[in-house]
Amino acid sequence: MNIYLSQGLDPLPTTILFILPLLFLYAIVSRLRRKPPLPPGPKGLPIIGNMLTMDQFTLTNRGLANLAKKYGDMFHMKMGSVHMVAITSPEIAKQVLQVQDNVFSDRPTSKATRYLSYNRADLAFADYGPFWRQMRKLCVMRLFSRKRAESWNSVRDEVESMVKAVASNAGKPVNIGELIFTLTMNIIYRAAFGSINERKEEFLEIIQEFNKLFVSFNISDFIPWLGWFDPNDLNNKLAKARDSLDKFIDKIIDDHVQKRTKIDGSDGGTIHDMVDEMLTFYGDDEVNVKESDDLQSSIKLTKDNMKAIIMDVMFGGVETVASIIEWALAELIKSPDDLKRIQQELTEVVGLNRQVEEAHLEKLTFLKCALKETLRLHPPIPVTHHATCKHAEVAGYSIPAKTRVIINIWALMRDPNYWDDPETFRPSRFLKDGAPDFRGNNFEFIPFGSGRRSCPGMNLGLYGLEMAVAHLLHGFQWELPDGMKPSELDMSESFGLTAQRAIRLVAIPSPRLECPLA
Ligand code: HEM
Repeated sequence: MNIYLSQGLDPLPTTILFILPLLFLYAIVSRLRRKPPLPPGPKGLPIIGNMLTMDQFTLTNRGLANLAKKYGDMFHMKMGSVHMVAITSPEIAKQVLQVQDNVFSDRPTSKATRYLSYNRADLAFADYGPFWRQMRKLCVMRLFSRKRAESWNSVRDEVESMVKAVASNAGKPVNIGELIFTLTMNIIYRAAFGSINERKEEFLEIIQEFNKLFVSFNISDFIPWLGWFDPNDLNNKLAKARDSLDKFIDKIIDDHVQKRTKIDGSDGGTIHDMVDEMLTFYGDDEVNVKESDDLQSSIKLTKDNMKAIIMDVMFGGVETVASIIEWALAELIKSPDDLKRIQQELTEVVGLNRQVEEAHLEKLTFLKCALKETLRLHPPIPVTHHATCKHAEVAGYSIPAKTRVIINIWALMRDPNYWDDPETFRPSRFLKDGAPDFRGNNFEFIPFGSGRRSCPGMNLGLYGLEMAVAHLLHGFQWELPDGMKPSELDMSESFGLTAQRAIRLVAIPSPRLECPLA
């Protein structure tokens, strides 16, 4: 017999009374535990997501800034099965690069970057973790350190050679863009390999091919089950490119080993360049990295590691510095009053009877302001790419694990909430008390990034930038060719991974100093 009936109870209301609070509790708990929504963004199609609307322009700094106007400072897109989030405001950049940087410090990968970085055997493409930390220490404490005087010497020597080349072309149009690319290529080539040799051209070709392949579109990066589909013969091209690099660097490494052995008869000779430095960590087996501050005992590098790190140095250090030097000269030629003020400062600090030396740089306040303003308007890496290692929540939205996070540093350095008249080149804004600094704590001004993945080559890059611009402005007066007025100078930028000038800067130098330059 039914127990309720036997006790004279009405079964239904009692059951409801018992279950209802439980249901209510469950609803509250599950609501509390439910993940917030994804950030707003353009609606996509099944399987391909937003791929159809993403052309080459959309994923550039300007394309993403346009989308941000419609969808907000943090918006979401989907490329195949890959979540992508783009960030445009300093506040959200701070969340991602500082407050929650333990979650946002991985790097997204692609078939090309995995293959060309020897399966992420480097610093720039490695995920955040113990291996990355030791690579970072190796770069910061050894390869890019101020203590490696040879790298800084190569900046000075190569700037001097460039000044001589300009002086011997006085009165004629000089392609400044090409001149400066040669300068930064020579600086980094010498810092990495010790000397400029006849193989530089071969290396340049390899780098150019890598550059193309890094940005090549590959459908299986977004829809993995289409991995067999290779319409552009990418697999072949990747294998060829890596083979050329293998041949090139194997020979350089062998030459260095031989040279070191010749110098003192043992394998521990003098360290001249980055390859010598890395050879002190060389072990021919597996990559072997333990976490410790004693680098020498905790890192063993393979040849693949060394090759991948050399590519980081080349990609990190050549085009970035060349691009910002060229933009600085273009902005100053276009802004004659600022140029005059810098040259006046150079005359006072350095004098017209000698060239700039390292000790002068600290005193060149207005020149430094102009370089900061150039970094604000033309960051060489306009968007940086991070990835999440697990699910995160930012500004009330969900960011799934393995999301590609694009930080549009170009756009946030033009945010009108932080900058007066943000589109105008105005170096004097950095003279004001409390003007932001680029070391990574003012999120409206982060040309070198911020936090764990920020640029480890910043000091070397800044040294090259300051030395080159100071020498070119102190040594010469500059005029545009064919009677072009400064206001007519084309300032458009190319679309791509780096925000270079679309049209190379060409100008005519005339000597400014009383001492000989050539
Ligand atoms: C004006 C010059 C330079 C600028 C503006 C610049 C800017 C940057 C930026 C924005 C990042 C990415 C930060 C992020 O992902 O959040 C970066 C990373 C990096 N840069 Fe630079 N850079 C410059 C020069 C250099 C130089 C000279 C080198 C090496 C010789 C270098 C090597 C690297 C490397 C290896 C990384 C990857 C770091 C990592 O993933 O942990 N950079 N740089």
